[in-house]
Amino acid sequence: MTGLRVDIAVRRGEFELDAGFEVPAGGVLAVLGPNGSGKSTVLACLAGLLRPGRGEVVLAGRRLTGDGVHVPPHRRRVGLLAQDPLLFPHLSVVDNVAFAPKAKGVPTRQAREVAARWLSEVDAAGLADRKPAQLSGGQAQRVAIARALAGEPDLLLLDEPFAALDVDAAPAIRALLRRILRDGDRATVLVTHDPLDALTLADTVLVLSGGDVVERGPTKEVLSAPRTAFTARIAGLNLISGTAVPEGLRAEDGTVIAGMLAAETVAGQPAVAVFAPNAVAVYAGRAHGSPRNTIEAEVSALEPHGPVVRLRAGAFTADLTPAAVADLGLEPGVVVRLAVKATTVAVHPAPAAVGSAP
Ligand SMILES: Nc1ncnc2c1ncn2[C@@H]1O[C@H](COP(=O)(O)OP(=O)(O)OP(=O)(O)O)[C@@H](O)[C@H]1O
Repeated sequence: MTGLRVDIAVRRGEFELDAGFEVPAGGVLAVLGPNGSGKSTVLACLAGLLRPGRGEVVLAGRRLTGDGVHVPPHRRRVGLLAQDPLLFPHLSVVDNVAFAPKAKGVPTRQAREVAARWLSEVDAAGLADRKPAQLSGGQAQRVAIARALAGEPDLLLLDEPFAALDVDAAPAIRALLRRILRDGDRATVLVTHDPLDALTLADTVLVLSGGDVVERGPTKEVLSAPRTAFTARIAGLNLISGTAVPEGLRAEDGTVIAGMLAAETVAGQPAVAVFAPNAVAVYAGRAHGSPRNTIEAEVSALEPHGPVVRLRAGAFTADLTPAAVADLGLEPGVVVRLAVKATTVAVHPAPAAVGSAP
């Protein structure tokens, strides 16, 4: 079989992880979960840094763990991209990237050619002769991506790849990964706290809680119909699926939601419009005509949410101040208009759904 098959149990002190999943070749699985739920433990088992007490890890038909086998990290054909780029400070950028093919025995000159190819793939060809200290955070992360891929891994592990980047650098790296992760037969496992990463990069998600798998399935399904409090919280986003159009998204019911098309969103292709509850303005009463980006819905619930009140109406959530709830006389059953500014709506390509793991 190609791709990755995992069924492992591991104990760390009081903590026990028990997880099974598959990632097909070319597929991307996002692993989500609260702090201490076992995400890093999963990555450590896949990377070969931790030996599970029971179970197996099979990658591209090779048994890495199980039946008395435990292949060491450097022979697994697994690439790791951590939060921090972790480049070798004394090596130039091109030699950092050439390190992986050289470690596999490729002669220096050819390894540099492979490195140059990957640097241009990540739009960093111009940085080849620099030292890591001369790179910005975003540039260093591009180089780290090239280095992780230059070893031609069968499995790429991404550990919160945007966490250490500033907000300006993250979108470009996200777009780069979107482009690169689909190529080839490599399987990818992404650990993230950010539902947007899962929505834009992963076909399927796995949610861990206390070492157990509590949800799994196609990303959009899991995040749009959360079954656990954690998933509901991380998915505390409004999400409308439909088809990308030049001005935003045409929802399945035909309504057009004006929004900002994220990089690589192609009109006519399946897409999702995502916006936060605090980007929604709520007005009492029914709409007159059909004003732009206004949706009419009946309030189904009002719940305290930190300092604000989270209103649920139809498929949407909005955050209001308690004073606004009182002013507008909001209560379950009341019909309201929800308006969302086009500049706060991000339209992303919908990840292609692959079948859920067993
Ligand atoms: N070396 C260790 N020895 C004993 N227990 C450990 C060790 N490393 C982690 N643990 C425990 O294993 C559990 C899972 O930790 P893990 O780091 O996998 O969680 P995580 O989901 O990655 O968390 P975070 O989001 O905070 O990184 C935690 O209860 C943690 O305390």
